[in-house]
Amino acid sequence: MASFKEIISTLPRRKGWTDSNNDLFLYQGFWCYSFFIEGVMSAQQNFQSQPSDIVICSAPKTGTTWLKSLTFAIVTRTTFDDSTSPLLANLSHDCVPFLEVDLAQSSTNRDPKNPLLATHVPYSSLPRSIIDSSCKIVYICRNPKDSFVSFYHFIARLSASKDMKPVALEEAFELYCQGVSNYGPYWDHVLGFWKASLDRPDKILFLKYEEMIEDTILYVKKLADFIGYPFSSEEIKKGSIDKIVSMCSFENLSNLEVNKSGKHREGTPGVIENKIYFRKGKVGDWENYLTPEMAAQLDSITLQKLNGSGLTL
Ligand SMILES: Nc1ncnc2c1ncn2[C@@H]1O[C@H](COP(=O)(O)OS(=O)(=O)O)[C@@H](OP(=O)(O)O)[C@H]1O
Repeated sequence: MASFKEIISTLPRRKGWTDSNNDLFLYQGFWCYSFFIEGVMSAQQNFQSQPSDIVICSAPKTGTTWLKSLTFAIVTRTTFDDSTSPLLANLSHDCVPFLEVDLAQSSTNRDPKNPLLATHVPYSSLPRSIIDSSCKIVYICRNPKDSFVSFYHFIARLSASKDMKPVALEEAFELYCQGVSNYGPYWDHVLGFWKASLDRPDKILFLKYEEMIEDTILYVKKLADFIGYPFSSEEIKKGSIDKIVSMCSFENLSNLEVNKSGKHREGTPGVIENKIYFRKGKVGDWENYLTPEMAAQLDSITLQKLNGSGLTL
């Protein structure tokens, strides 16, 4: 049987967002770096979901780090509080295993007390057992203009720490518009989960970054209800939701020592500084980077792609 590497070498490929030899490959309709595709293939073969699992799904740069923190804080709130939480000493990516990296080989090396896992895999490529089991999926999406700008800065900051050069913003923008971004096309990613959430509202909670920024308390409550960890009225009276919201706020997390000077290993290409997961955490920062023409181009792609879906971004 052909190895994963052999299969990947036959896939369509495009230059990635840096000058280094790091192509994106088209696997099952989405673009991805080869390291992650190997993990996805392996997880598709090996991963066995449990009914108690809570799977945090997202395209990159849409609020994953934040959603992982909030969900972890909700699930662990009877064990830890806002002065003892592991989130104060660890990046949330190190509190929630990443399917295509940490769980790709086997689903048995999990902490039985932690029902959370996360993935960037599109809905249609998730391991079958995640779709078929009664586990819950929580998905977050974000406006494509902010998501692109966030992505570009992440690659630029990652490149700076690794002696690579990012492509120019205009070139990355063209690739993004063509759908060529890690786990892209972005719109297909969002639509996959959107349609599935309409078909299976009890299984998939569909969240928007902008709405969560607008009313975080409301969405933390909804999230807790959905994943089966509802806040009691006693907890609400004691301000438990507010404490989680402020512990997981951009201001708090980005100022923790671990997130200012710590490092995190996402597998490839090696160590990543935690601080690059925190940039501004704002809605509408695209205005500072995109020309009106670029913004109009992305808006028009978004309108066209989402046409008839009932979803707006
Ligand atoms: N706590 C909190 N609250 C609000 N926003 C936050 C938070 N933590 C990270 N961020 C912002 O999320 C953006 C990074 O996206 P992801 O976390 O999805 O990145 S990743 O896919 O996990 O690599 C990136 O957005 P930009 O600032 O626009 O680049 C981060 O700053």
